[in-house]
Amino acid sequence: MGKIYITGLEVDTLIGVYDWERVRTTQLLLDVTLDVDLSAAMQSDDVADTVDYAKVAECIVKVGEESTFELLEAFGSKVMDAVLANFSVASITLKIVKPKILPNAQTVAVEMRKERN
Ligand SMILES: Nc1nc2c(c(=O)[nH]1)N=C([C@H](O)[C@@H](O)CO)CN2
Repeated sequence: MGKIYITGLEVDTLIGVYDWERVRTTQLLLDVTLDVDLSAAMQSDDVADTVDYAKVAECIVKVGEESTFELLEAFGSKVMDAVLANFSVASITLKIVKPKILPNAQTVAVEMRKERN
């Protein structure tokens, strides 16, 4: 097993509980950690033998474009389901950062994890 990381992935999505958050998209920053078997690619030097992190990032950005959740938790669940459904990963840990949303904090964030059943 190994890990693949994507950090600070910029994802624009319609998200938020309040009316003022639902009139335009908000930029979220996502940190993604994937548990992946890297052994084949370590031998072959072929991207076809691993999880292509560019394709994972593309998949996550698309989920953001297509969703309209209120809570970071619900959005995160959809992102993790999409990654588990489309890529050969054993588990995913996802941290979602929402910058500049509280007047007295730089960021808020939630972190969650799902494993393949
Ligand atoms: N646990 C959470 N708490 C809150 C969320 C959230 O997504 N998860 N969202 C909000 C509002 O949308 C926030 O962006 C502005 O206060 C509040 N609390």
